[in-house]
Amino acid sequence: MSVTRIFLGATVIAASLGHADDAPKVSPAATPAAAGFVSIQALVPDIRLDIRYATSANFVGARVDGYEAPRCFLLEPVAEALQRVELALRAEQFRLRIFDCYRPVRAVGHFVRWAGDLDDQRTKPLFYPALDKSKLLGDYIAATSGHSRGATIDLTLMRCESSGQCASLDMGTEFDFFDALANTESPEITPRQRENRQRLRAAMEKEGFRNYAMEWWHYTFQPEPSKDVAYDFPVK
Ligand SMILES: C[C@@H](N)C(=O)N[C@H](C)C(=O)O
Ligand SMILES: [Zn+2]
Repeated sequence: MSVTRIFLGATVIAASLGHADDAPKVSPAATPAAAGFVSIQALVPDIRLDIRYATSANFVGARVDGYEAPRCFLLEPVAEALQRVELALRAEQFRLRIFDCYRPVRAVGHFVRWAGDLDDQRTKPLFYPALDKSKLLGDYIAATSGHSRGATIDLTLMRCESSGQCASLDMGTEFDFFDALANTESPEITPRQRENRQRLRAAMEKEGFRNYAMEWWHYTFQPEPSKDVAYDFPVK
């Protein structure tokens, strides 16, 4: 079933997230199929997934609400574009390593609650050593995230040997390191790290993904197929 037909058939309800004038409509779809999403593994069974929010190895320090399994769902045309990126990279001995895809609205709510709890500083040394926690919401963690609209992905690149062994490229920071060093064009990174970020950006742009300048790992497919509707079905 096409995404357009699903939207026409779906009733959408307003959610009170973010600012009143940009509150997203949240689809009542309860499953990926009902929302027009597919698992990237249906298109590329052996793609490398490292879905951090389904584990406690993330900036919250706990499994995030709405992530019941380490899976990657995207709107179908977005997943197809990502499949093309992966296949082109494989021809050059590179592969993607995916950290996050569709993010349920309830997961974003968990991030917002965590960001507001300034007493909890447990993950500061690893994820935001130089930033005050009160500054994370906005530039580094969105209160209304594009991830919930099914066209945004967090990912990096790996270089692979003919043996099949792959190693992540040095991007200058780890995923979700909230710091100016993570800004894609940071002047503080080495030439090799810049080259690695550019390689990822070139591969993604070729298939219609645009980088978010604050975070080298964050890409959104353009034009967004579901620009005005967010989703909240669980990842499982
Ligand atoms: C939290 C981080 N991985 C991310 O995706 N940040 C952007 C700004 C977002 O939350 O949409
Ligand atoms: Zn992201």
